[in-house]
Amino acid sequence: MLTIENLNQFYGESHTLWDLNLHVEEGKCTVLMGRNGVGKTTLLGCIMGLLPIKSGNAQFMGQSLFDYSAEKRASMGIGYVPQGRQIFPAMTVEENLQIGLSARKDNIKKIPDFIYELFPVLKEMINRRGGDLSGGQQQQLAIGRALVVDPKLLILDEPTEGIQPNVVQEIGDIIRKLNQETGLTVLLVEQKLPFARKVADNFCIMERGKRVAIGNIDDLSEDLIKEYLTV
Ligand SMILES: Nc1ncnc2c1ncn2[C@@H]1O[C@H](COP(=O)(O)OP(=O)(O)OP(=O)(O)O)[C@@H](O)[C@H]1O
Repeated sequence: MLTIENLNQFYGESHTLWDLNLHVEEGKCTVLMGRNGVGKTTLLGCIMGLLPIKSGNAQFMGQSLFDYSAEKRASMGIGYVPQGRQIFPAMTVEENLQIGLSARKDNIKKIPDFIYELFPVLKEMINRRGGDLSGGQQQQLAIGRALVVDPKLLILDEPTEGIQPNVVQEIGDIIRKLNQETGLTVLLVEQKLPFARKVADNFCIMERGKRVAIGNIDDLSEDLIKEYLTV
């Protein structure tokens, strides 16, 4: 579904992503792992068109992704839940969700019912300000906003960061459900190993801007964990 080849990215003089390759298989959940600062968020920023790249190719559903603007990439069917959620605190839950609607190709102005079925708490809090929600509720709002576009690929950057354990479990269940029951392809950055093992089919590990290991999540060995993931 998404294939990235030989991606190079710089922040000024600083070479951050090095000839990076990534393959996200259709219908699967792929987890991108690696210690802090290895370039995971930067890679997602390049995929979403939020960061300029130096060189590389990306194919998304048969189209050359890097030729399109960030807005166009969203409407091509990529939903993005950024690190830190980035919801609008002064806007209501409903207004936050409506922002996602602007990227839809079909001009639908109503928030699809399945969003509220998936996240009943958003329905309960529809008129509350985003800033009044708990961290877990804000995360659900950020995922809901990304789903409003009806994406084919959902990208999440550390969805469990700073969230209470019971809500982490709930978010894991929702990602798994979306992936397995609706066939939504998922790419997620995650540091928590148990969570990654629970939701993902495949892993990709990065180290200093390079891809160092890929495989089936069941084959994520203690050696790899020790070498690339433990702090
Ligand atoms: N806007 C920026 N300008 C300059 N350097 C940056 C910028 N953003 C990130 N970096 C640097 O690029 C490298 C990769 O950062 P990135 O945030 O992509 O890593 P990460 O793997 O997502 O880390 P984390 O798990 O902490 O989010 C780091 O060395 C970081 O300091």
